[in-house]
Amino acid sequence: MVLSSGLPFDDFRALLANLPGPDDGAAEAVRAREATLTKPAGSLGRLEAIAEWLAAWTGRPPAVTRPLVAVFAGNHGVTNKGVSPFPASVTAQMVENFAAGGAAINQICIAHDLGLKVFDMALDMPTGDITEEAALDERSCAATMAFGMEAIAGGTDLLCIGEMGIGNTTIAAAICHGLYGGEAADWVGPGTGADEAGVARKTDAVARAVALHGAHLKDPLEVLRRLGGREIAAMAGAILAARVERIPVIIDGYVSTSAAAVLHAANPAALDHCLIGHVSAEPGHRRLVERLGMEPLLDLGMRLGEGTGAALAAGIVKAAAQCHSGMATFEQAGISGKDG
Ligand SMILES: Cc1cc2ncn([C@H]3O[C@H](COP(=O)(O)O)[C@@H](O)[C@H]3O)c2cc1C
Ligand SMILES: O=C(O)c1cccnc1
Repeated sequence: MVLSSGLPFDDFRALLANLPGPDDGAAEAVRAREATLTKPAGSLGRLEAIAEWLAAWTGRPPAVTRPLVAVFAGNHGVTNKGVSPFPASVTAQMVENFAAGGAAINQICIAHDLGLKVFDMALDMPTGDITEEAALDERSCAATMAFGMEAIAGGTDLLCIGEMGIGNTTIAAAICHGLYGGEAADWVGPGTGADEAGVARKTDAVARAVALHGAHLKDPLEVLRRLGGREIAAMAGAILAARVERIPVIIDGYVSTSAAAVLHAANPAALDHCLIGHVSAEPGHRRLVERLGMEPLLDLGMRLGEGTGAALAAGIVKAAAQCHSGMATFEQAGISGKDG
């Protein structure tokens, strides 16, 4: 994307107001073929809906040949407020662990045959502490979104969104509280394992951040730049670019869904090309997916991030495409239909 000479967010506002819709013809072709496959009608349940969704958002028959997990990593100034049991240095250490193949996401990618790319977003430059200032200025936020857009360009036909960033469950909670209101406590949970005092510090940080920025939070992109972070902005950009490039997306847990929620607040149709891979055990996530009106594929008590829930769900999406494209029809297999 070439940035125009206007305000940095102008291009994103224009893009969000003019999102491409689904390919109804491709979806209809899936429904027609589905009815001919060697199984009772509807017996593959949600897999059938997933096959149709893949076609609608790619404009092609369902196929997943280059699935990719993109993990964006960023650091957060709010970690100074004691919001995570782990030190911020763990973000960079985990990025090294990803590169060495030692993380959970590496193993799920091996198990499900998914590509993995990790993007280190200026880890030595934590964003502003959201309880005291905006996380990012408009120019850096827009540039980071543009980076996220470029990161996935042309490289995949199924994008799983992941993140790494110590302190970012506080950031996710602040974004949700900023977008949806309620009480700060509604959106805060233990994250990596905060104890009661840690959860109280997180709740206080979220309440203070939203109070500080409150006058500006009607605009979802302002919520993103003031309360978000680099990995959050990059994930929002990647999800948006995928829509434009006709790449279906699987969102992961609380943190990646908070980035998606910003787009949804700007345009309620913005996540129609996305599935939510799983519902995380972080309590705010269930509340958030309900607000979005979306139905996560899996509920396994996971609360890790890194794209792990999305990557697990990618196995299901791959299977849905394979069933649709590979199964024989009743006619091909010489199997009698329902009425003989
Ligand atoms: C070793 C380790 C690996 C991780 N992988 C993902 N996260 C997850 O935990 C962090 C958010 O939780 P909080 O807000 O409590 O800091 C993020 O980095 C997220 O991706 C991890 C966290 C740790 C400690
Ligand atoms: O659901 C998530 O995304 C999550 C939960 C805990 C820690 N990190 C991420």
